Amino acid sequence: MHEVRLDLVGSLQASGPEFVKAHGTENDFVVLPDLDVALDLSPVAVATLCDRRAGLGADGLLRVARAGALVAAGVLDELPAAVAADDWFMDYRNGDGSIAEMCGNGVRVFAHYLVASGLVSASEFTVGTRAGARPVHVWHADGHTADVTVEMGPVRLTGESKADVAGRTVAGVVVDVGNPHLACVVEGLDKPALDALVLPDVVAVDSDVFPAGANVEILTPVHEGAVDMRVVERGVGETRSCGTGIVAAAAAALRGADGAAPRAGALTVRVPGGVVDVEFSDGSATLRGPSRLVATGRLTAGWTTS
Ligand SMILES: N[C@@H](CCC[C@H](N)C(=O)O)C(=O)O
Repeated sequence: MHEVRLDLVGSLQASGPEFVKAHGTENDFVVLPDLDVALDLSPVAVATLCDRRAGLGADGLLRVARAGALVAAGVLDELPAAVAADDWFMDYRNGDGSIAEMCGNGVRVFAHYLVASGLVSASEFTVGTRAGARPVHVWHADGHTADVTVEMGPVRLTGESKADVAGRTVAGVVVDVGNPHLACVVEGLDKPALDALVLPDVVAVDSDVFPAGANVEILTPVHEGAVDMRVVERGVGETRSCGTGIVAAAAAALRGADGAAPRAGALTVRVPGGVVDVEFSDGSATLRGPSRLVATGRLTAGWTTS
């Protein structure tokens, strides 16, 4: 009995990497600092860690490393547009282990982690993503909360498409925010009706329009400068918030008569996990909202298996 206990203590001491559990408007993430890019983030390992029963549970995973180190380790083929080798890079993975180009809530949480951990001491800096560089402004950050604005870059509205959601066919706008979205403004939909929708884990989208799949947002029309939105994320299922989806939804809700993204304008987007503000200027968007660091800990040495 005594020896078994000693073995257990020994094996916990030789345990695996540090993690932080965090969320942005309840879109939750496991943050894994991996400055030497030593971790093998296989899809199975990521999916296991993000599983809400077999793992820590999260919508996605954010590996923290410098962009140059990820290129040297072969995780990235090359530096994405406007990303410097020295920039901190958000290596984002969806909860099913797939890789996505961008995550708007993730960038806020990532910036918060960098400041709270002391890796960055400035309030303005650039976060690298697979969709390119995303400048951030950290208005406030402590060990638990932060308020962060992310420059989300150009938002492109490239057409229209449809999907079957909750027993009806909904029409939406095809939006590129670095990752693909179908943003559906449903005429006559109010918050109680939105809340009552039974959304599936996966929404089938037109594969000719979205060869790599899409995130699907369902939202009310604009009322008093705000909309209510729910989202089914590619590679995750329904989440309580999605930053890129919020920007896509705002672009669809505010689009001009020419069908293009708004050149200027602002919108508050309410999601099940909170409230986020979007502003358009010159066809590019900013996203401002909260981040919360919830817990820190260590994975066990066998964390990559269920
Ligand atoms: N939750 C994210 C989006 C994450 C990526 C998405 N599921 C995809 O596959 O494109 C956000 O806050 O933007």
